[in-house]
Amino acid sequence: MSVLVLPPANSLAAAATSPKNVLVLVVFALLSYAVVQKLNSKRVERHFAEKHGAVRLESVNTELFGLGRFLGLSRALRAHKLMEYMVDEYTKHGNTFGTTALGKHNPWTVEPENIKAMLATKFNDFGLGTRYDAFLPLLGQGIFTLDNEGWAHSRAMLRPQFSRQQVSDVAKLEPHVHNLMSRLPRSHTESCDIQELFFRMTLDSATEFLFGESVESLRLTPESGDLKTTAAFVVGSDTGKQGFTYAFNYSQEVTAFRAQMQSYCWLLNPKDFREATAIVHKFVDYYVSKALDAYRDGAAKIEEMTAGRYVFLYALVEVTQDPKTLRDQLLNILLAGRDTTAGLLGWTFYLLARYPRVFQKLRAEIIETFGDKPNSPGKQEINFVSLKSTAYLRYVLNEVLRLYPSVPLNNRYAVRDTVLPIGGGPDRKCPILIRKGEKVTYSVYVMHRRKDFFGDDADEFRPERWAEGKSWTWEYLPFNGGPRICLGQQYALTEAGYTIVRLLQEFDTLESSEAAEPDGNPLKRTMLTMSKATGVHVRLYKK
Ligand code: HEM
Repeated sequence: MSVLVLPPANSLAAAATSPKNVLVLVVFALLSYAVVQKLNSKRVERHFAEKHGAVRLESVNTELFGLGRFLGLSRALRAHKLMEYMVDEYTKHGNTFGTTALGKHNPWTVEPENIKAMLATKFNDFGLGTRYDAFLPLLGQGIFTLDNEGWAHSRAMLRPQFSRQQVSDVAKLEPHVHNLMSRLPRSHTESCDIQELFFRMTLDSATEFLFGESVESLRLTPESGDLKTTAAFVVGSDTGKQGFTYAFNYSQEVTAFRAQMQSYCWLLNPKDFREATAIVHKFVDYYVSKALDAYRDGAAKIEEMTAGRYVFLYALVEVTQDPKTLRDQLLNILLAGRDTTAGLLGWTFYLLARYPRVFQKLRAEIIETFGDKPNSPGKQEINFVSLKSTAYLRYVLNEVLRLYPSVPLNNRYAVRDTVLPIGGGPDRKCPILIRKGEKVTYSVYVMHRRKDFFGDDADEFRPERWAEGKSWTWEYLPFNGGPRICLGQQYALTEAGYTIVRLLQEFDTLESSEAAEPDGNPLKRTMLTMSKATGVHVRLYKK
């Protein structure tokens, strides 16, 4: 009979804590974890292959952690060539492919069927991922950043505020268009950056629509004071408006960088960003508390405060009286609606200046329909309905959003293991397996230029293609689709249409004052939205 002789307890403890043994244990634990993960992955892959015929996408890049690809993307972004980089990628690898970036598997797709699945038919399998954290300091909790019940509640609350009646009042746009016109040099020798003016105009009109009072940033000039000086910030005064204009632009810029850092966004939270968001919040809270006071005083006070106009905040205060909810939702809408519409207008004037034929055809239609000034006798009034039925104007807007969609690149994160319908296997027709936590990136910029959908001239600006009886559904997606489709689509198209009509009534000549790009591709600033990186410099005048 053998006798088990145990070593003394203190020598066992010493062995377990010796550095060499700890290292062995850690390596063993890590290896075991990796093996279990691998086995589990294989099991899931087998299950999805048997049940759905789904395959896993191989990564097109195999370097360690996908570092090379990450650096390539960052370089392209900094050089304002991200879109060209992506077009090249899709040309090389096909319409759906796998990538590795910073050690994570990240499928990319420009297949309408896959996008439709993420945004609509498999809506519940996908979420916004890190967007919430990136936007939290500025936007709090609102429609643009929440998922699940929080989003559904926001959407149900806000949707009625975007009915046709609310967004169709074009009269309130006229003062902002007027302010914009007063900033134009109106001469055949002087040019201006009209894109910059559109950014100001959309901030002015959006603040009026949302808060009932415009920040009138188009009136601000360097002489009105240093916008960065926040010491003089007094809400409700001109300095308050200036301070807000600067603080909102700045905090939005930092937020866009945070969004690009994804799960590392917490690393970017500098003091001046925190101060800027505090100013933005203080500014909005001022209007929120005015609206809440009016609500408590009753309907007559609200009528007095809004002068009978539709003001988003005063309508929303009837639905919720929680000041934080009101602030967050207003800021979510301001962020979603301002740069997108400015981008659309900027790209429209960029293209019209390069295509005199289109400019003249559009102007002829506008003068024929509306005359050469508002309320021209015998002509139509400029309103929601007449703008919508002005055919060539509609084609131009569709075509600008096709070539330069305001949101060119987007993504969704899988919240469970799931399947997208197409892109796998040797013929790229098999369903693909997407694992929980993976980010699927999709680019409507690239999809809108697919020749198999839009023809061999897909890269050309040709508004007439919209009159040729073809119809596109998930192939054309400037406003997204499915339950999260843009709420402000009609608002944006009305504002853009009205501004174009008024400017073309006023001016008969539009010229670009920049040299044409040698490769035909303007540099694009691609943050949350896409604008022209060097501005849109034009001469706009009457001969
Ligand atoms: C040309 C102008 C515009 C374009 C191209 C555009 C495009 C988009 C896109 C692509 C999304 C989806 C984002 C995502 O889910 O990842 C979106 C969402 C949204 N947009 Fe717009 N937008 C424009 C103007 C506006 C305006 C003017 C407003 C409001 C006044 C607005 C309000 C919203 C809101 C609230 C959402 C979030 C909807 C939700 O998640 O349920 N947008 N927009």
